Amino acid sequence: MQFTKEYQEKLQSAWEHFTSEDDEQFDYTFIRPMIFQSWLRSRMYQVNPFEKKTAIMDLSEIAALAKANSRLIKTVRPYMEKLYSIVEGSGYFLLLSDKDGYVLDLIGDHEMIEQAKESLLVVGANRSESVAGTNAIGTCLAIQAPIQIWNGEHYVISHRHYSCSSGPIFDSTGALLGCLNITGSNTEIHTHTLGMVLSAVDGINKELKIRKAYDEIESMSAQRNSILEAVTSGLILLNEDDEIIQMNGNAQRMLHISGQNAIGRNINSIISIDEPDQRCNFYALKSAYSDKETDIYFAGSYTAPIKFRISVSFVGQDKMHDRGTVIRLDEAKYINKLVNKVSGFKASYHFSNIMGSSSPARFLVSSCEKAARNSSNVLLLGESGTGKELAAQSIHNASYYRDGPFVAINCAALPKGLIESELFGYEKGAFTGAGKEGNPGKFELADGGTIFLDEIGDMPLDVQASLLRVIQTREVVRIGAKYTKKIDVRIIAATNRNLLEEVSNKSFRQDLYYRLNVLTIQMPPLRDRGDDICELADHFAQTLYNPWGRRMTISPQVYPLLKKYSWPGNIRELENAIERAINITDDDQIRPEHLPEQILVWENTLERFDQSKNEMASQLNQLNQPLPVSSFNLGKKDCDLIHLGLKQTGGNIRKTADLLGISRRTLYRRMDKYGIDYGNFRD
Ligand SMILES: Nc1ncnc2c1ncn2[C@@H]1O[C@H](COP(=O)(O)OP(=O)(O)OP(=O)(O)O)[C@@H](O)[C@H]1O
Repeated sequence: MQFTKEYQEKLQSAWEHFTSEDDEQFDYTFIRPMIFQSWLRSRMYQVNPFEKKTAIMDLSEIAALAKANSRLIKTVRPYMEKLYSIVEGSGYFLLLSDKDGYVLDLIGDHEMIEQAKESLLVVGANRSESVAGTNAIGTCLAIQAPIQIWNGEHYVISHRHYSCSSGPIFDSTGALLGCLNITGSNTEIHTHTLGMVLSAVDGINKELKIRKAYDEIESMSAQRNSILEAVTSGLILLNEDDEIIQMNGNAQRMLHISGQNAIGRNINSIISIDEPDQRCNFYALKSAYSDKETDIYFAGSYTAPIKFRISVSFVGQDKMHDRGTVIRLDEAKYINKLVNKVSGFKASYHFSNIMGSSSPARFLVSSCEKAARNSSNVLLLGESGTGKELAAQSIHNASYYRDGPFVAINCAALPKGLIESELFGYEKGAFTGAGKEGNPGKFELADGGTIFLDEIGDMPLDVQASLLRVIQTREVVRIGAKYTKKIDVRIIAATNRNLLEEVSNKSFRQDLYYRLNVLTIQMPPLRDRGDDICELADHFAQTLYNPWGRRMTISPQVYPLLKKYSWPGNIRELENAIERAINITDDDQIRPEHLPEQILVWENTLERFDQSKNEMASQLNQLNQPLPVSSFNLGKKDCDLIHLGLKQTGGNIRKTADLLGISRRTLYRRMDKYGIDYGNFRD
C-alpha cells in the first residue's frame, strides 16, 4: 500500500468517524490491518485522541531507568549517532525506548527536539499504546515487529503530523528489550527510513548477542581463575605447542617464576622432569604421571631438584585432538601434611595430662616445660610405662613445633632391615622390593614437627650412624637418592635401657649418645612417687571407660596395697589394674578383691621375704657371699627378691614361686623381664 493523498484523506475521515460517537456504519477495511487493530486497542485503553497526554517520569525515576537500561543505552547509542549522521538536518530525530515504551535516549536536530517537547516526546515519557495510542514505538512494542506509521495513522491528534519507523530490539534469548525509532515531521514518507532502522536494529541485536556471549566467556574465565586460585595445588595450562597459557599463584610460587615471565614460554624452557635436561614430553607422561612423586629440575640451573607429586591430563580426549595440557603440581610437603593428618601423626597429650603432685612428678613437669622452651634434642630415660611418650607429646604440644606433626616410631618394633627406610625413606628402585615410586621416611613426614624415637637403645649400629648424620646436618638422604633434603625436626628420643652401659658395651655409639643427651629427663618410677599412686588410681577410676557409666570410687583399704606394691610396669600397670578392677566389680567401688593377684600377694611376699632374709643371710654368709641387703631399695625389690629366692632354692622354680607367693608363670615372666637365668643358681 502506498501513502497517497487519497489514502491520507480517507484516513482522516475514517479517524473522525472512529473517534466520534457514531462510527457503526463506516467501512474501515481500507486501513492497514495492523493499524486498525492498534486503533481498536487504543480505544480499549481509553486513550483520548484529542488530548496531549503522556506519563513522564521524574528525575530520580529517569536516573533509575537509565541505570537499569545502561547496557542497552550504551550499545544502541553509537548506532543512533551513525543513523543521525545520515539524516542530520533533514527533519528527523531518533529515539530509543525500553520494553515498556519509556523513552531512554533521544538524538536529533535541535528544532525537532524542541518541537518534540511540545508533543511531550522527551526522555522519561511513555509512548506505549496504552498511554499514547497508535504510534510507531508503542505499536512496535505491542506487535514485537518492525512498523512504519504514517501521519494520519496515529491515534492521538498531536502525533498526526509525524511519520515514524520502529524496529524491536531483542536480547540473546529473544526477550524484548525495547525499540529503536526514527521520527520525521515531513509528510513525505520514505520506506527506506524503516530499512535504515531495521539494519541498525539488526546490528544492535547481533551486538547484544555477542556482548552476552563475551560476558559469559568473561564470567567463565573469572570463575576459572577463582577455581585455579582456590586449589592448593599448582596448576599450569599449556596450549597444543606446550606453551604456558596460564599458571595459578601456587604454581608460580612453587616454580619460583612469575606469571608474567612464564606466559607464552614453552614449558621445556622452564622445567624438566626426573633427569636434568630431559624435556617434558607430556603426552608420554600422561599415563605414567598420575599423581606421581617426581623430581622437577629447573632448566639451565644445576640446583637440586624439588620433589612434587605431579599429574598430567589433556584438554580434549587425547593427543590427536590436543587442545592443550593441564599439569597439576603438589608439594611433597603438602602431601606429607595430608599423610600426617590421615595417619594421625598428632600429639594429643599436654602437660595438664601429666597427673601427680609428688615432688618427682613436679620436677618431671618442670623439666619437660624447660625442654619445651627450646629446640635441643631431648632424651627421656625411664622404665617402661613411666610416661615417656606422654612427656614427649606434652613437650611437643608446648613447643615451637606444636603446629607441625608428631611422628612416633618405635625402634624396637621395626624389623632391623626396615628401620633405615622407615626413618629416611627411599627413592624408586632403591632396592629390591622398593616400590615403583619413592617413599618419604618418618623424618620427612615429621618436617616442621617432632620425631619421637622410642626405644632408641634398640637401634642397630649402622642406622645409628645415619641418624647421627641427620642430627648433625639437619638433612636427610633417602636410600638411593642423589640429593639431600633439608628438614627442620625436633628430636625426642626415649629408652628404658641404660644407655651409658650400652655405650661401654659398644652397642650404642658414644657420639650419638652425646648428641641426644642434650636435655636428659629421668622419668621417676611409680614406686618412687608416693601419694601419686593413689591420685593416679583415682584418676584412672574416674576417667577410664566403664560399661554402665558408673561413678567409680576406690575403697580406703585399696590404697595401702597400691602404695606397697613395687609397680614394675609403672603407670601402665596401674592403669591396667584399675581398668581390670572396673570390669570385675559389679558395683561402683573398687575393693581389694578386685586387684590383680600380684598386688594382693605382694604383702605376704614381703613378710615371707623378711622372715627368710635372715635365714638366707646366714646361708649366704656361710657361703662367704654377703647378702646385698644394703643395696635393697624399692626400685630393685622385685628383681632382688627373685635373686634371693632362686639362691635359696638352688634355682628351683616351683619352690621359688611358692616362697615368693606368685605363680610359676609370673615368675618366668619376671625372670625374662629382668634377664635372670635360673640355671646360674643350680649346682
Ligand atoms: N603422669 C601421668 N598421668 C596420667 N597418665 C599417665 C602418666 N604417665 C603415664 N600415663 C599413662 O600411662 C600409660 C603409659 O605411658 P607411656 O606410654 O607414655 O609410657 P612409656 O614410658 O612411653 O612406656 P614404654 O616405655 O613402654 O613405651 C599411658 O596410658 C599414659 O597415658
